Amino acid sequence: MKNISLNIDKVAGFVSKETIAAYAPQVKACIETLENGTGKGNDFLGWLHLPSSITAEHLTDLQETAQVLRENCEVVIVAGIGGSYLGARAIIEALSNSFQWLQEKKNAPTIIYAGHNIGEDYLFELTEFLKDKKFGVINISKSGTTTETALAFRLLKKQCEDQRGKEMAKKVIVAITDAKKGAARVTADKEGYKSFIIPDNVGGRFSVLTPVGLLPIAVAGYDIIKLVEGARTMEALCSNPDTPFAENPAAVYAATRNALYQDGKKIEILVNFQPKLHYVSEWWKQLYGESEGKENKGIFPASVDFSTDLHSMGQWIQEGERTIFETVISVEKPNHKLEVPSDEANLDGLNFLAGKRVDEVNKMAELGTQLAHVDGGVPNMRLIVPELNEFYLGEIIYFFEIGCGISGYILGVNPFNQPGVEAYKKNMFALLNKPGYEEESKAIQARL
Ligand SMILES: O=P(O)(O)OC[C@H]1O[C@H](O)[C@H](O)[C@@H](O)[C@@H]1O
Repeated sequence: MKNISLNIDKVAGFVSKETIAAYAPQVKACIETLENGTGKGNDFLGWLHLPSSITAEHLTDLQETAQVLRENCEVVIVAGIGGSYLGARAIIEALSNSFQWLQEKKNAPTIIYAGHNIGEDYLFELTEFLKDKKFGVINISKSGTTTETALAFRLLKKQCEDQRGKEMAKKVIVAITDAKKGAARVTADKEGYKSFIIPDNVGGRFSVLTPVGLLPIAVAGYDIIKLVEGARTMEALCSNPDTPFAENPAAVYAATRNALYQDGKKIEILVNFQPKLHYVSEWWKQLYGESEGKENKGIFPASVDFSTDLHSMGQWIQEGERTIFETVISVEKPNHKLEVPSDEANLDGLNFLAGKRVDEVNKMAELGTQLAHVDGGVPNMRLIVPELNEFYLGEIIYFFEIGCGISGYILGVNPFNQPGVEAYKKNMFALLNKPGYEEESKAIQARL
């Protein structure tokens, strides 16, 4: 069976293969540091061997819980923010029919996301939509205290209980949170919800292979066993310090992006040519942004969906400031076949494409873009994915996770904390006069 692979040929004109290969000893040392747990943030390494440590019983428990939600709900709300929703959304959207929620016949509950914003209209419209729906909620928060998620859950819990009764609500509300602390844990225990634990040593952005991602993915009807299998395959290959550098795609990825960063490429753009991958990019942005953006350092992770954004951001990428590089997620084989029809009148002049698959056109757009961008001064890496299924998405998850751990250690930061995220929260609580923030409230009012 093929695996995902990384092609860095189109980086060679910017940093040489030798420069990248010279990172090999450092990369090996970083993998050993991860493996031995001797580096910064070593209390958050639970993700490193997570795939191989997931038991069959755990997966069965998740599938059985998913089944309860599938049988009792038309709609399931995944309430969470950041690492507590992006991984699930990335995988579900990558695997779903693009028009899933418009389908009349459904084989799984419609998944809707909440708790990731504080938009009053969003929440109002959601509660309106749910009024005549049999819905359930997966309430996900590692800390159990995140304002956005707690606020949405307060609304959804009440509505679910009012609409479906306390007993049914108990059945269709599931909590995924810390083992002991946080409001989500207190509520789950008090109300008797089924709950799953987010291990202490797995940070939010590395948690997609815990129940945080696995339960919503199973509810949506996707094969979590295959997903974990894919991640295990990459774990075996990429977390082993003895895998030769050139055969470890995560090692090569981490080395290449750091070599480019040293060469002045401060922005990495994750590119896809399949709109279903939009949320894979969103997940990736949190993974790399929160892990590396600290101590006034770090590559800025950006993303585009091509060819859509070639008609908006394409100009900037082709001719703007030369501080960017691209990493393209290139899916080799689409899951469906669609040919361009021939047309006798040929008014649109597209008969030269007649009989070709739409994907052939897409692939030429991809190749043409790569060549144009490289010509324009944009180094280009390609992560080649044989097809979009659970197995390869599992490989992608682990590849990017360990690539991030290695890359953060090369950069010299702690890739597993996110101290900067607290600054806005502190100000918001002070402005809202949250109990316990009296001093901060006074200080912030004086600044306004
Ligand atoms: O799971 P939670 O504790 O609710 O956290 C959700 C998210 O928000 C935090 O502020 C962090 O910046 C993220 O790393 C985290 O994934």
